[in-house]
Amino acid sequence: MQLAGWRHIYSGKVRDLYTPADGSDAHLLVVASNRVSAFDHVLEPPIPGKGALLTALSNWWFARIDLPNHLVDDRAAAPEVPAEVADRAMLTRRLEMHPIECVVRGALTGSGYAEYERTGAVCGIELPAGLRDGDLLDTPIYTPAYKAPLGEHDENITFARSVELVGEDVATALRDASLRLFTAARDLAATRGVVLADTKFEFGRDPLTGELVLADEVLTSDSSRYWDASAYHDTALPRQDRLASFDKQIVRNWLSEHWDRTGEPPALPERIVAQTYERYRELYVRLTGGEPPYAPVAV
Ligand SMILES: CCOC(=O)Cn1cc(-c2ncnc(N)c2C#N)cn1
Repeated sequence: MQLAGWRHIYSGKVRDLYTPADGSDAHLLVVASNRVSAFDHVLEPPIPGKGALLTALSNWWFARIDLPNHLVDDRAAAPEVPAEVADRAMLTRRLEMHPIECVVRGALTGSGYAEYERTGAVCGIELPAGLRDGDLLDTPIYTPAYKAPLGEHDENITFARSVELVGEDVATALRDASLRLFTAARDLAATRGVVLADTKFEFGRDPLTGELVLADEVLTSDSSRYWDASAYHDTALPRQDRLASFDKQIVRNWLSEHWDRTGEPPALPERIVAQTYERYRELYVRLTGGEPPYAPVAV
């Protein structure tokens, strides 16, 4: 997407990165698209309102986190944010990003559970035997990944490896901040009947001040797994309903019934698009207690 005053430099599955077109390098624009991905595929059509809702959720969490973050408050000194993306863009100060995906797990699932099944540990952290997919851990674990080149899968690493990559002081600061932030967010979500199962933070170094800065998106349902607490604790439910990700379960269930996982997935029907937006909206309302900034035309 062309944005006046900005040059597109990278597209992830669901977000796009821009640098100022004038060649200045103090800022970056992170734009959340309405794209939704599942089973490692970007799906069609986009979900109207998703980008704005997740940007608002990220901003809501940033405002409650007592760490410096990359959001730019003083917009006078920065290139203008184009109106067409204003509700789903983050104007940020450019950081020297640490190449570590700071993943914290309060429950064992996904790639963490797969590694546990193979080795009995995750990122070198030995876990008790007999854990099942989705089990809550007694205490959250920090399971970093090395940020692979853009677009490739990240590689789970041990804390010791993260020390080799970024040094003892930064590795320790990343781990301690990530565990502290996860625990606080998990406890807040629990009061809203939501299980925060895991999340991924990214940090960078401010080249001007040298301080550690929280970057990327925070605690959105793209960077985190959120489950409905009442479903999660209803052990009579089948696993896939207990561990249903708040936002993507409708899409995953529909794809499971309409796609054999070969080739490109079929386009989502309008009713699935509308139901999925409603799930994003329900998560936002549950967590924040407010309405999201955008409601697509009801279909
Ligand atoms: C497509 C989106 O990709 C990413 O968000 C990952 N990423 C973040 C940066 C970054 N780089 C310097 N300064 C920043 N403030 C940021 C941020 N956020 C680069 N890639």
